[in-house]
Amino acid sequence: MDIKETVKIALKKYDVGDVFSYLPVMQKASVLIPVFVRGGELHVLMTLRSPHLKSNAGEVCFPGGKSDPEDQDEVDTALREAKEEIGLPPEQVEVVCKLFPIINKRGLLVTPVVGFIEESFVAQANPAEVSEVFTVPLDFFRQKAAHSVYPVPRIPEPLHSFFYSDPSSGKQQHIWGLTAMLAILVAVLATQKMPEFNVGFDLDNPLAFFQHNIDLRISKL
Ligand SMILES: CC(C)(COP(=O)(O)O)[C@@H](O)C(=O)NCCC(=O)NCCSC(=O)CC(=O)O
Ligand SMILES: Nc1ncnc2c1ncn2[C@@H]1O[C@H](COP(=O)(O)O)[C@@H](OP(=O)(O)O)[C@H]1O
Ligand SMILES: [Mg+2]
Repeated sequence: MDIKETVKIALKKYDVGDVFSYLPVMQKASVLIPVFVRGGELHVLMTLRSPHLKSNAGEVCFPGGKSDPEDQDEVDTALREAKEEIGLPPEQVEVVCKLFPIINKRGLLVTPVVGFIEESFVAQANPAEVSEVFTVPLDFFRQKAAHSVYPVPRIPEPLHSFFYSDPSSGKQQHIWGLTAMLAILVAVLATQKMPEFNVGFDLDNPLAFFQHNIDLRISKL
C-alpha cells in the first residue's frame, strides 16, 4: 500500500466525529492541516500571518479562521478559509479526518481538519491575511533537534517551539504554541511514531490528553 493510503487509514482512526458536541456554545474556528507526499515523504503546508492582522500577527499558523454562519460544519469552515487565504480550491482537498479541538487564548474552540492536497498545488497567498506560505517535512515535528518546550502559567498544555530553516527560501520560521502542537499531533498520528521528546499524549488514547485540557479550560471559563 502506498504511503498516502497508509496514512489515511492511520488518521481516520482518530476522527472525533461528534465527541465534542457536549461542549457549551462558544465561538468556533477551524484550521486545515494540508498534507502531501513529496519524494516518498509526508510534508505539511503552513502560513505566516500578515503583520497587519489584529490577532496573532506575524505568527506561523495553518490556513483557517473563524466559523461563518453559512458554514455547515468545521470542515466547511476549514475549506472556505483555505480558499480565501491561499487560493486552495476545496475540490482539490481530500478531507481525511477532524481531530481533537483546542481552546485558544482568545477562547475560540479551534478544530483541526486534516486533508491531503496535491504536491503540485501552488499557493496564492491573500496578502490581507497571509504573508508567506511554506512547507515542512512532517517528521521534523517529531525530532528534538530544533525543539524546545516551556511551561506557561495558567494554561494546561506545555508550549512547544520549533525553529525551521526552510531550504527553499533560506528563511527561518518559528513555529510554536497551538500550531506547533497540531503539527506534532498530526506527525505522530500519521506516522504512528512518538516524538523524540515528551508530548503528554500517547498513541493508544491521544483523545484523553486533549479532552482533559479542554475540560480544564471549560471549568475555568
Ligand atoms: C485559527 C485561529 C485560532 C483563528 O483564525 P483567525 O485568526 O481568525 O485567522 C488562528 O488565529 C490561529 O491559528 N492561531 C494560532 C496561531 C499560533 O499558533 N500562534 C502561535 C502562538 S499563540 C498560541 O499558541 C495560542 C493561541 O493563539 O491561543
Ligand atoms: N481583507 C482583510 N483585511 C484585513 N484584515 C482582514 C481581512 N479579511 C480578514 N481580516 C481579518 O483577519 C483575521 C482573520 O480572519 P479569518 O477568521 O477569516 O481567518 C480577522 O481578524 P481577527 O482574528 O482579529 O478578528 C479578520 O478580521
Ligand atoms: Mg485565518
